[in-house]
Amino acid sequence: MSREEPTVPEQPTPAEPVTRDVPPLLDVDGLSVRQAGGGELLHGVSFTLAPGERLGLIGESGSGKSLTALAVLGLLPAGLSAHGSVLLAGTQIVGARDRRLDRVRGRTVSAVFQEPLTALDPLMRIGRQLAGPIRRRRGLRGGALRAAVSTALDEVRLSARVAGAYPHEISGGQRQRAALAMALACEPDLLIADEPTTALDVTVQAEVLALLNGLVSGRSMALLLIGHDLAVVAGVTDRLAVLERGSLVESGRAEDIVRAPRHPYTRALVESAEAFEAEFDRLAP
Ligand SMILES: Nc1ncnc2c1ncn2[C@@H]1O[C@H](COP(=O)(O)OP(=O)(O)OP(=O)(O)O)[C@@H](O)[C@H]1O
Repeated sequence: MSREEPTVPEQPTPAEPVTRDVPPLLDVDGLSVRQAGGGELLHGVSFTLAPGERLGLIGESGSGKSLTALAVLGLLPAGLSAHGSVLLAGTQIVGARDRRLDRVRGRTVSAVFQEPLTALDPLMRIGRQLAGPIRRRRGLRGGALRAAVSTALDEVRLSARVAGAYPHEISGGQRQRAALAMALACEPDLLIADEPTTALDVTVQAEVLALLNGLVSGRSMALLLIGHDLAVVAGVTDRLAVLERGSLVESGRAEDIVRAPRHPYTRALVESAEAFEAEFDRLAP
């Protein structure tokens, strides 16, 4: 939804961020993503995120959630270009060169993705991988660095033994915890989590999500949580933004959207989440 031209005219102004008097940490304004051939995949998306706020970005597969995240990180794949404005802690990401992006990534913002192996080096033990960002961010060495690695593992409920393991030697849930520890080791102001639990077993999903929730709120870190499951995302976020085929169709307080969705697409997402819950209750012993 562009600020000049709301897609849903009857909709009231979307809920304001929780914190009104501080500038947004992330200000996405009229963000479009285009293919080299000219086709547009994301159409003028706008939203803001205040420091410490949690925003859920939801929508079906292919609605543009990951492209939004990648554009915010300045990580769009070759052949795709971003247009509009993405201000992250005052730095313009659209059109920025790598040097400027390097200053922002891993300091202001870091990310976890659906597949933790993308973030982990298969040839390096977990402890060494974790030590890299901690050393860079906090300047620790030797025993102090080893202690900080242990603490970082402990925070994501991994035993110190995991430090000596290679990524293929631990489970998918443990790998996602390790990837989360790496993202948090940078002490970013904003964590972007793109479907962080989708590839995990249902029971492990709940554990990792609860962990993510606790760690983000404990650090007053802002969170952009991307997912297709409205019930899951709404449970962890203050506000929701709903994407449909590359356009933002609704945004507001998570509880308001779940209770009274305005846009037909959002209504369908809420109804399908409710139908799933009802089926789950019916099947549960
Ligand atoms: N590199 C690319 N080149 C061309 N089209 C792309 C590229 N990456 C994504 N797309 C297209 O852009 C649209 C949005 O993709 P995106 O990955 O953002 O969706 P998504 O909402 O994250 O979906 P999912 O939940 O399946 O990850 C889709 O139609 C997808 O096919």
